[in-house]
Amino acid sequence: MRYAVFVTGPAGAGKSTFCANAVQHLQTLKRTVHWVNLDPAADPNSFEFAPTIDIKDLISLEDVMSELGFGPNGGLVYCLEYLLQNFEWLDEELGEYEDDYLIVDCPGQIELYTHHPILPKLISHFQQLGIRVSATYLLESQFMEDKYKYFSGVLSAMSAMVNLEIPWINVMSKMDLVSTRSKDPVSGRNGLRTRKDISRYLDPDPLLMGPSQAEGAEKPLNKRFHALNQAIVQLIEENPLVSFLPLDLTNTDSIERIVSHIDYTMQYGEDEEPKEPKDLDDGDFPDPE
Ligand SMILES: Nc1nc2c(ncn2[C@@H]2O[C@H](COP(=O)(O)OP(=O)(O)OP(=O)(O)O)[C@@H](O)[C@H]2O)c(=O)[nH]1
Repeated sequence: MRYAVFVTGPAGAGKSTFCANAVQHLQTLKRTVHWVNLDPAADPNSFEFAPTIDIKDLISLEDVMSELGFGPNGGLVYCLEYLLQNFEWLDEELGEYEDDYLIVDCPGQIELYTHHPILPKLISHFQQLGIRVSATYLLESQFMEDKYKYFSGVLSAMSAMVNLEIPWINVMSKMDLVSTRSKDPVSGRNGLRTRKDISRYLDPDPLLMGPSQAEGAEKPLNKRFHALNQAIVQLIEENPLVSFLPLDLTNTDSIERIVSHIDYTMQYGEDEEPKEPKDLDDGDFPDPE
């Protein structure tokens, strides 16, 4: 069985950094793991090590922009559509290994996850190749600094989950930066956030949408804005699809925890049966002295 984790999320969420850390962690677990770069705009100098499979070997955003005159967003869509038309390249790159774990680093354009058909088509191709898939959606902890930005992040995660319809986890990345933040936007308190403050963001508390102490609870909201907030609160309450696992790369237990959640969503290793002695080749045993 082969496995592929699509690492998704907005630009700068920490996807490539997470991929590099996940690859290193899986290597320490002695898994055969490959990093697949699907971002045709990725700067090779920013990679900690070279990806095994790189869309830039097929097509790069730079070439599309200079040769076809596309802008960055149109060019990115063109590159990914080109990939869809050249699955034979991808199939050859993916090879036919049996126990591989692919970490697929996706581009940061949010529209790819929320409504574009490109990623669902690509994922469906992986599934047709017999690869078990899941997705990880990263939102950076900076989103917790502004509650409206945070809820737009929650809604985009929800929309991506609905668009892709595959096993999924959400991750709040860059948690190492949280303790250095000076102010909680909800309580208005200065100083470090408490664990309770943070947990309201990891498991979205719809009440965060209400006016904060800092704003003054008595401050009247614009009526239409208030109605929209209420509708969003209701949507999140009635569809509690999104919760976030915290990722702090300064803590090795944190990446281990995320990887074990990904394993769980893909049921990693469930089909592998323990080898009976009769199944082992002679070569599996050391020669008797
Ligand atoms: N403090 C901190 N910085 C991080 C972490 N992860 C990534 N960064 C930084 O955030 C920036 C963006 O990280 P990337 O891994 O390139 O993010 P990305 O989501 O792949 O970015 P795009 O490919 O542009 O969408 C870089 O400067 C990283 O060094 C983290 O866990 N903690």
